[in-house]
Amino acid sequence: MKYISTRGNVNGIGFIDTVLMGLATDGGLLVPEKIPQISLEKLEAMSRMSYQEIAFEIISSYVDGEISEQDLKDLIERSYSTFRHTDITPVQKVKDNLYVLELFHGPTFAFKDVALQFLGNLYSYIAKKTGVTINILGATSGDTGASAIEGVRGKEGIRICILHPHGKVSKVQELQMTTVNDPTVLNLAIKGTFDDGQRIIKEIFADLEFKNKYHLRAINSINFARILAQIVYYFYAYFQVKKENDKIEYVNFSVPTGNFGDIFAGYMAKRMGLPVGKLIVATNENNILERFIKDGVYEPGEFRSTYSPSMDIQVASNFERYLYYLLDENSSEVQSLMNQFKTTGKIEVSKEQLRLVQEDFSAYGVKNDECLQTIRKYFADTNYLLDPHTSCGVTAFEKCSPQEDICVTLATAHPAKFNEAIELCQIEQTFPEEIQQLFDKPQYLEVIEADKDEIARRLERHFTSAEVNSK
Ligand SMILES: Cc1ncc(COP(=O)(O)O)c(C=O)c1O
Ligand SMILES: N[C@@H](CCOP(=O)(O)O)C(=O)O
Repeated sequence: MKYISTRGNVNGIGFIDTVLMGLATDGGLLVPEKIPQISLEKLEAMSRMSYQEIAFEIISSYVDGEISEQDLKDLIERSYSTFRHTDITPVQKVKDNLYVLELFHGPTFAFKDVALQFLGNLYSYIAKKTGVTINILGATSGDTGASAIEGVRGKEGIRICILHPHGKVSKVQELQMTTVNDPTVLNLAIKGTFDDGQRIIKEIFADLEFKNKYHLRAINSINFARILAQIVYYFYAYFQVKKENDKIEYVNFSVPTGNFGDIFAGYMAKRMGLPVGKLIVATNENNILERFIKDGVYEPGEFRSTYSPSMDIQVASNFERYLYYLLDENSSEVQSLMNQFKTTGKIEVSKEQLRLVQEDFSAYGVKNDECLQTIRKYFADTNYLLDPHTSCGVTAFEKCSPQEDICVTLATAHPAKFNEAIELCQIEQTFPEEIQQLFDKPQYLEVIEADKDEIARRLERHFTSAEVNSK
């Protein structure tokens, strides 16, 4: 299995180099040359496997022997031993045709842990095997940051810097990231939005001299390993639902969406042969992806702060990966559309391409008040407390999934992370102990302009020393 860039100028690199490269050196995103196919017999066999065994089957088909079977099994075991639920990502039936896939049983109570526990261990493994330096640079709208820090903290030879939008993450998300007192961890609170942070880290990664000098690595879904680990739970969820509904031919998935990473993993699962019906893109009021799926026009709108702040994203990183497949793996067309996006701020696909988009996806953009209404309604009717991101997923399920279909909504975070929204619903929740204890800790962060050069200068200091930051 080799990997190539969506923009065509990186070819034939293996899995470990793909993980280390993160953003492709031509500015594109790395994808496998061929998507591995799972036969019906294999699917049948996998339906009886544990989460970890399914993870091994999927991940090994992309690693393609670059990590020995035993080492990969150990990595997977270690990564999921930190989860609080034995099923890792359990599926709960909420009502007749709606299941919720709980992805929040990892250390930081968000779906990011599923991939970032694995990626943290993978980086540590690669560092030990090859001696390469791992200096991680990431941007977060709240969840990736905490999860990435948790995935690598205390691991030998790894440093990390996370950019988050100052004042635009929930209190618990901020505490999770900034209460880590460790000289190898740097939290930069930028005066701007997540999109500013993501743009700046992409610009820094694109400066190849700087990237190579400081051995910069990615933990965002820019890194294909993130997508890979997220494919696993689509399979696991399908098998759980199929056990209870043996006549079904497919399952729809409703996915709270921001950077298009999680739902892109679902698209990959479908392309691998998983019987997926519709992939429902659930956005909040930052609805660029909803508009694209309905009209075929990809164009950022005005930034809105919502009750689901982790999805307050205008420019969705993984859209480029999807575009690559939509354009029939034609990297020069991807390159020219991405250039066009850079200059005009807009991409428009043809009617025929839009038809293809709508074969796989439907979409709904959830308004702020609808998000709270759904939380209240499901709590009252089913006693299930949705976090505001999952609430967007459930609202989109109601709008887009036909009554006769079974739909799995991805529960991407625990409601305790977003108590601001839960309180507005007049619902009282008890915080898990791991979250409650954060409120007593001091915070370590630096507020900085959303300025690439200033941030790069700060990174130089962090990635060459181990100084402790203080508030
Ligand atoms: C809780 C939560 N839900 C949903 C999303 C959206 O996922 P993606 O960016 O992969 O589309 C995010 C962040 O990205 C998140 O943190
Ligand atoms: N919602 C994310 C945004 C970053 O997305 P990623 O999947 O590319 O890491 C977050 O919580 O940071």
